[in-house]
Amino acid sequence: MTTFNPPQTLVIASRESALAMWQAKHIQARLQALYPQCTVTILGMTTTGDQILDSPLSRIGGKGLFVKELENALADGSADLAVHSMKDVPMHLPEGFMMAATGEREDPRDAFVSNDYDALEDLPAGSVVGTSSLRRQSQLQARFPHLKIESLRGNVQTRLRKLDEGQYAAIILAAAGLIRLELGHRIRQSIAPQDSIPAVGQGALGIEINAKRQDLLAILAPLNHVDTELCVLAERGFSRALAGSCTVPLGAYATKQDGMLHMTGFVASVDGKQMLRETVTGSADEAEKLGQQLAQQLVARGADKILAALDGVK
Ligand SMILES: NCc1[nH]cc(CCC(=O)O)c1CC(=O)O
Repeated sequence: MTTFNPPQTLVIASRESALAMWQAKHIQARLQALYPQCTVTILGMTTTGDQILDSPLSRIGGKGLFVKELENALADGSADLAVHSMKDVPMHLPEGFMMAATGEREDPRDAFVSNDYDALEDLPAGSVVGTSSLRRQSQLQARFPHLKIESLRGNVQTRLRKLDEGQYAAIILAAAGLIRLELGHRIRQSIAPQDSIPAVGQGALGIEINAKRQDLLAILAPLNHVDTELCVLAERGFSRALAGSCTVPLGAYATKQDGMLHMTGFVASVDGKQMLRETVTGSADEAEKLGQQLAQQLVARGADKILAALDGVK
């Protein structure tokens, strides 16, 4: 089978939130099963993104905040790999780091969670919906301009607690996080991807390494889920072409069938009044290019103007 010697130890760097730890433990168990002689441990770390909870991510600088400390551990050798939600991985990794594998995607949808209502459609005018994602906000406001969106940050448990305390009629969060934490029963409605186009990479896990550690590529290869990898490559190609991050209302979702990728992407104003959407289909061999093509289709219709106008309102 394997023609190389796995190392004696592998250290996984992870954020300390329950979801991050679930993901790290999942990868730990997979590695431990693949390499029973190797000792696989988890190094838990708090990131800046976990500490600053009172500002929307779009104000404090976005995704990089959740991965930088983990990258420091990869750089100084205190960890061999870092496990991330792909959604939190910046579009451009800093020099010296690389993604080594993409884990199979969990449910990619956004989830509607409420104690009083079964579905978004049931919310009366003026209801307060909690989300800090501009992507969710713009798509919600486009469909339901009568709802009021208020900021909601914190880890999954914190967000559920804030809902339960009565500050919101409902909240929207990723189905994947709830399912992984065995909180899937809190989902009242899974929102179809065409109604709330997911974040680039939503539901997928990413494994990052120090680029100097090419020895790890073969060791981590069995964790890669090729179909997920290709879909996420296409989605990230789209976001990168639009200079996207979680600080802009955009999203893209790709699926793969018979070697072909089908992808839908959108760019919107925060209030959802301007909303551009396109779909594209093409060979999975050119995943990233397909994402770029989708971005170009949107730019041809004025997406760059929507994005430029955002700088004033964020
Ligand atoms: N932004 C935080 C974050 N990063 C990944 C997930 C969910 C799990 C995933 O998408 O893989 C979440 C929580 C959420 O958006 O509700």
